[in-house]
Amino acid sequence: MTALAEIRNLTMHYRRDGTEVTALKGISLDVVAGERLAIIGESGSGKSTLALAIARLLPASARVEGRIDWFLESTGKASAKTPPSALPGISPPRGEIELSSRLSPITSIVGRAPAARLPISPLEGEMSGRTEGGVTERRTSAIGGPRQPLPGRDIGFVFQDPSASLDPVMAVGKQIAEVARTHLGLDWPQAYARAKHLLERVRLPDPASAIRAFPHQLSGGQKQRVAIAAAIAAGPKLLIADEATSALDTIVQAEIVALIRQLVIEDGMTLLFISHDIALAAELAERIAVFRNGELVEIGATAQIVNAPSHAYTRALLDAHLGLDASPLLRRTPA
Ligand SMILES: Nc1ncnc2c1ncn2[C@@H]1O[C@H](COP(=O)(O)OP(=O)(O)OP(=O)(O)O)[C@@H](O)[C@H]1O
Ligand code: NI
Repeated sequence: MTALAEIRNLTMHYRRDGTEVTALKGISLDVVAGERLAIIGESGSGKSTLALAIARLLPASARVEGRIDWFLESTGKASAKTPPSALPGISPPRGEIELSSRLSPITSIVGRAPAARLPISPLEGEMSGRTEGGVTERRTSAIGGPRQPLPGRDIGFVFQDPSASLDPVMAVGKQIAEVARTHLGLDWPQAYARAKHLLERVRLPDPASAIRAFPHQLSGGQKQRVAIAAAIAAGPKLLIADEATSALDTIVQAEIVALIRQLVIEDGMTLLFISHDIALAAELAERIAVFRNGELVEIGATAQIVNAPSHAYTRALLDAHLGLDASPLLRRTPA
């Protein structure tokens, strides 16, 4: 198992009305390359904050401690297709630092050689005992080594409300093509060809005409398919779906979950699936992390979390769900 990202002792505070809200408390977990990892927990438990921290999209006022180490190959799928001119006129190392300071105070330290990536557990032990008297590592600049992820190129993001992530006055084909153009350095005809192919892959009916459709001409589920196409247009390593199906009715929800699973497997992506719905998470994920009040309550293989949770809170989540709709969970229970 190779880590795509190692999150260590991540603590995150928002400032609101002069007071600080601690949204994440000392989170340490690995996102394993190629896995489907679900983050579950009730409203306000810090799920979205974790996703934003990983994608480095936190508001500038957010205060971050801890670190996220990335293990992206410098000659990955997306970057291999990316001529230097497609990057915004800067070399990747400078881009990393600029991006970090512009989008969020979190900067990650990536200095270990690829060969040093595998043995993660000794480091974890070392880190957990290392408080360093509250020393904040967030000001440390990225220092050499593999590159930092670029949102849009290395990380695709799908949110709950597709209307919020789609431009209402731009044809959906152009919105997808623009992602491919920006991050893959394609010209417009190439980018449109890719957009059309992506609309086929997300199974939008009649992709040839859908490419010219505007978001308001599509249903909620169709808009979410477009948002997914845009999110994967640059061939990201990591797809983050934050309550991506929560606004959809049950049947469409199941279709979108199946679509996400298929695309993730076909493209060899890593998936971070954020949901308050443990049954939905269990349908899709290989591992589940349970959050509560900004803390990681437990993390484990889906079958273990669902069938033999070690924490009372997880059991309560399961019980609450069993009362509502037991079938998806019961299907997973071994006979
Ligand atoms: N921009 C913000 N400014 C101030 N506080 C925030 C901000 N965003 C989130 N919070 C607070 O941080 C905590 C964690 O919120 P977060 O959105 O990460 O939870 P969540 O698990 O994603 O919840 P939900 O299921 O409702 O989406 C909450 O207490 C929330 O009120
Ligand atoms: Ni959220």
